[in-house]
Amino acid sequence: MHPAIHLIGLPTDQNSSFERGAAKGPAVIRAALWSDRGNISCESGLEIGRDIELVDHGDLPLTDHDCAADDAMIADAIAGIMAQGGLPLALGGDHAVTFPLVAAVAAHHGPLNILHFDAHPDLYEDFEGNPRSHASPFARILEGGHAKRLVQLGIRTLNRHCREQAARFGVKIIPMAGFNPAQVPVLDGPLYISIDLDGIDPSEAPGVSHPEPGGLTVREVLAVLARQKGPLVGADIVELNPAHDQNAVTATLAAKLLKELASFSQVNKTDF
Ligand SMILES: NC(=[NH2+])NCCC[C@H](N)C(=O)O
Ligand SMILES: [Mn+2]
Ligand SMILES: [Mn+2]
Repeated sequence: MHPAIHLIGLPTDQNSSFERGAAKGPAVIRAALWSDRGNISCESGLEIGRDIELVDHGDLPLTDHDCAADDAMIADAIAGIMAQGGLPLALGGDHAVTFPLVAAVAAHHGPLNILHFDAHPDLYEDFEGNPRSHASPFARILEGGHAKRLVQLGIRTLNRHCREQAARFGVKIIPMAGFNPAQVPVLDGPLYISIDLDGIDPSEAPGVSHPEPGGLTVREVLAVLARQKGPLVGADIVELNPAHDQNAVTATLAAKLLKELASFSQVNKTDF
């Protein structure tokens, strides 16, 4: 039996650096998902609702100023989804949400294989004095023992500190120079996928707070996803900033990735 996809919105950008705006992401991603401009089919031909069960929990009533309280609320919500045998698919919000998300999924499945798409490694010990910064979630995840393996791709802003952090934690970073989807390891389960939309090139994903030229194409992201073995036990799509979007193309991309993650979780995957 394939798991139902449990959608949950996390409208928070309290841990964003440089600028806020990602808290508005969940609402516009849902609007794009159900817009008549498109339809609800995946590239596999599966359709959300007809072939793939989708349970939408709406947005969590996060405080967006009390990080500890919000982390606890996220942990409780994910534990509830896991208890039902569901597959949590979270909509950010900034990337700080991935720490409590991964910790809650790992509490159920044990340490995870994580595939992380991003322009940024998000491995800072702390950023601007904030250890829960959206630039630090993977340092917290690795310190907490929640990952068996972390593979990062799309990374193109790696500074000395984050290179040292990656070496410290044994993170595999696939270089963007000469990138080919076949270079990305095939991960088995329990697999968690985290997509920061700024990992995709700004020409295809302008609606982000930290656009970085020279990113992944959408087609490359889908090619990497198709190669993965799984099973998928959780995922998130984060860092959409609607203030910078153009014709809702980034929101539409987030909705497309939501559908393709849902499809991936159902197609020829062993139960988890
Ligand atoms: N995950 C992020 N968006 N990090 C924000 C970038 C932090 C800092 N400006 C850098 O380029 O390293
Ligand atoms: Mn990023
Ligand atoms: Mn990120």
